[in-house]
Amino acid sequence: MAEKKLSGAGLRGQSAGETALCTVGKTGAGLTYRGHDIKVLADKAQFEEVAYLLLYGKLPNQAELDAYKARLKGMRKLPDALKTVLENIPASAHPMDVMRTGCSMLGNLETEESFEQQLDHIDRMLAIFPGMINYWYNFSHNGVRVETETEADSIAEQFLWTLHDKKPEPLHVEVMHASLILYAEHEFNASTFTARVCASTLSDIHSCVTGAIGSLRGPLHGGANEAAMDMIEQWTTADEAEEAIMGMLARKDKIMGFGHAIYRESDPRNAIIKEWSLKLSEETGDTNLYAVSERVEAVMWREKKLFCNADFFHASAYNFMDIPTKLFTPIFVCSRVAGWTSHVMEQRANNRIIRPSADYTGPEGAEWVDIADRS
Ligand SMILES: CC(=O)SCCNC(=O)CCNC(=O)[C@H](O)C(C)(C)COP(=O)(O)OP(=O)(O)OC[C@H]1O[C@@H](n2cnc3c(N)ncnc32)[C@H](O)[C@@H]1OP(=O)(O)O
Ligand SMILES: O=C([O-])CC(=O)C(=O)O
Repeated sequence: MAEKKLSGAGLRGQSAGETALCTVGKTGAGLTYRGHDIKVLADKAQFEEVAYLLLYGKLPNQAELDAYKARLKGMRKLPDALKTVLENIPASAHPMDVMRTGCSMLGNLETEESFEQQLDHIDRMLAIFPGMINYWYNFSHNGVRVETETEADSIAEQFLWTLHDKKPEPLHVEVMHASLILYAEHEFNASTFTARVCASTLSDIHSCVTGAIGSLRGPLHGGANEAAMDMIEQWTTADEAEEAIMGMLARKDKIMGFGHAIYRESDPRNAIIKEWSLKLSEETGDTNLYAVSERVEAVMWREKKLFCNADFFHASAYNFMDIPTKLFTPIFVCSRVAGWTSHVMEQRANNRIIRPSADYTGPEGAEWVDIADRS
């Protein structure tokens, strides 16, 4: 993969620290977690293996994986006080705001008192987040108090099970494992950097994750998967999509799900989720959403040399699994919490408060004017 010229605003191209967790856009694999190629992980691993790799530093053996999954399974119960908070959030709220509030409330109920407890709190967040968002979703939208202590074998299955209140199809669970793995970690992206900045003040783990959720919410970052869905579902044929995209490009609109701050020619996660999207499209008998998505991809490359990032084909893939669009970005949270918290631990292990400088552009020597004399 060619190097992208990285300079200019947005701290682009400047190293803001060291990490042993991830490489993004390096020649060769393009994306690795602790040295493991994302393609291999997405093909062979379960999400829990990847979370363990990031958090505990190595791939688990079978006994370790079994024990880890059992531990997470035992941590799914929502505290009553959290349920009460969730039940008071209206259906009109954005689910990312629900995630933010839910995470923050958890921090009130189960406060991290010492960094020695960090892994317990991290595992708890991994275990509880899927049920937490779906408890709110089902209560606010359907009046149903969904059971979060399910028999689901994994976080992937738990998300779909608590959303639809039934055991999901094995194919969908497989897709969710791959999706959660693809989203788990991405070096110093905006939300992870938020978490690290917060961690650098020696703040608690729930504050770090709550801040990161807020950063991920925006459409230039994690929110792009639902923005992409809102866009592609408007079009019923590939030709219609092409015409609309040409118009958007002429108006210099941003096309959500395309481009990347670091990658230049492709995002290695795209080919993987695109393949799953195709499989799901065939499984569901879809005749337009996948074709529309492929055409948008082709037009964007032809016209602008812009490529799909991780978010674009996630939109159709999630849609094929009957996941409501507004829950797309919360799924990203359920996954990226592994990456964020690995970075928090890394920051804490070798900390100096993150405090860059700014180039001042304001006035010099401003004079005091008494309030009565101000215009
Ligand atoms: C999981 C993730 O978070 S992946 C990112 C998800 N975000 C999106 O999909 C939102 C759409 N994409 C974007 O807004 C951008 O590509 C970002 C935010 C991801 C990266 O931003 P930058 O690093 O500033 O982009 P970059 O420097 O490559 O932009 C180069 C040019 O391409 C344009 N461009 C970049 N992406 C897009 C896009 N999706 N649609 C239209 N034009 C674009 C830029 O406006 C810029 O044009 P200019 O030079 O005339 O100003
Ligand atoms: O790295 C970035 O800037 C955004 C991204 O793709 C991610 O966080 O997965």
